Amino acid sequence: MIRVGIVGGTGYTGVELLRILALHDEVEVAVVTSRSDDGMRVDALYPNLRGNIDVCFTRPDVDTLASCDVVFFATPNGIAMLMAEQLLARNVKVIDLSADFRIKDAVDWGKWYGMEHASPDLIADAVYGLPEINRSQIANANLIACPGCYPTAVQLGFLPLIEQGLIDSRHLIADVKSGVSGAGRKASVATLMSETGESFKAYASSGHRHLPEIVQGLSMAAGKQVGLTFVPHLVPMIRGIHATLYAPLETDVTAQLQALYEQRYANELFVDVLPAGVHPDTRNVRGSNNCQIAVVVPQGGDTVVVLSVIDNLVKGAAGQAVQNMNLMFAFNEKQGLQTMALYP
Ligand SMILES: NC(=O)C1=CN([C@@H]2O[C@H](COP(=O)(O)OP(=O)(O)OC[C@H]3O[C@@H](n4cnc5c(N)ncnc54)[C@H](OP(=O)(O)O)[C@@H]3O)[C@@H](O)[C@H]2O)C=CC1
Ligand SMILES: CC(=O)N[C@@H](CCC(=O)OP(=O)(O)O)C(=O)O
Repeated sequence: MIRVGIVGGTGYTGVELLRILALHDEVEVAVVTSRSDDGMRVDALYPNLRGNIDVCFTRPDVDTLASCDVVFFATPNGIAMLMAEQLLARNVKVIDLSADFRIKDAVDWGKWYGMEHASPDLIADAVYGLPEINRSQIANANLIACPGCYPTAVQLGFLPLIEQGLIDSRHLIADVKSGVSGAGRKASVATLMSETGESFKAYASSGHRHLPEIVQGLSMAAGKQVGLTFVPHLVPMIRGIHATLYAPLETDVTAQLQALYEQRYANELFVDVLPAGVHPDTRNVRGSNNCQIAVVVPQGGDTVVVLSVIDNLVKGAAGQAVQNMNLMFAFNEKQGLQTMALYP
């Protein structure tokens, strides 16, 4: 058994970590932090955890967290970078769900995230926690930068085409929809049901902070700089991301695309290439760590369309973070993650 700490246990990704880790055979959830609910039993705030999580929230404190083997940061951007170095120095592995260590260029990170990076020297040590491209590096890492929710759906969708050089990677388009839990649990007018229900809109169309992260990942896979237009949308559902991806085909490979996707992900436990003609649906991954993908070339044209769905809180955050932990500690990669989507 390893001892696990969670910084930010009251938020949506924090409670999702708790839901997954409560049923994980190899871990004891030892420390869960919250500044606002310090002292309260975790299962009093989240009664769905009763009988499975037996700790109280404590304030985030390096000495308490240092008693753990691994600490997850489920905190807003800018927090993990203040504490990671001290924990790593005390032999605690760190898995950051926020964006602090995702972008390799600290100056670029500062531009997109609106603050100066507090631990720029650590960025090079962080492994980008997308197991489908970095499995062996993750296994040897002490610091993981978990991908963002949009970047997970978009990169998994484009990767097979990019890696094989089948598309004009200067002209990628990602039209992506997210449920409102992507914005976190903190109260805001924009995520009130009366603001989001019965309506649907794009946001950050001139440049969302996930753009540099997706471009960085896809450019590494392509071996050259890719060009991407990324427009996120907020849709009136709680969980789920649906990415509709477009790219110009360089050659007519339509007949081989289904097999290409099936082969690329044949050994991936959490990427499911759907049979030809089936459309992915966010409800079929809700609560699970799966990414479901379909690939199609409409009307035999020269534009390939990829449809990629995940649950933003699971494969887009907490599930992927636990998948990374399983790899880092040589546990079964599926441990704790074998939940199927609820239906309906
Ligand atoms: N929601 C999603 O779908 C996804 C989120 N992420 C990322 O994961 C991280 C967490 O997101 P989410 O769970 O939605 O956020 P929430 O806003 O729901 O929760 C944030 C948590 O962090 C704690 N917190 C806030 N400020 C601090 C601080 N200064 N020091 C320590 N703890 C703090 C809060 O508790 P308290 O204030 O009581 O201490 C709370 O528990 C973010 O970086 C987000 O970008 C990544 C992928 C998907
Ligand atoms: C629907 C919604 O608001 N989504 C969030 C993205 C979520 C996220 O977690 O982004 P980071 O981890 O990079 O902060 C947003 O667009 O800000």
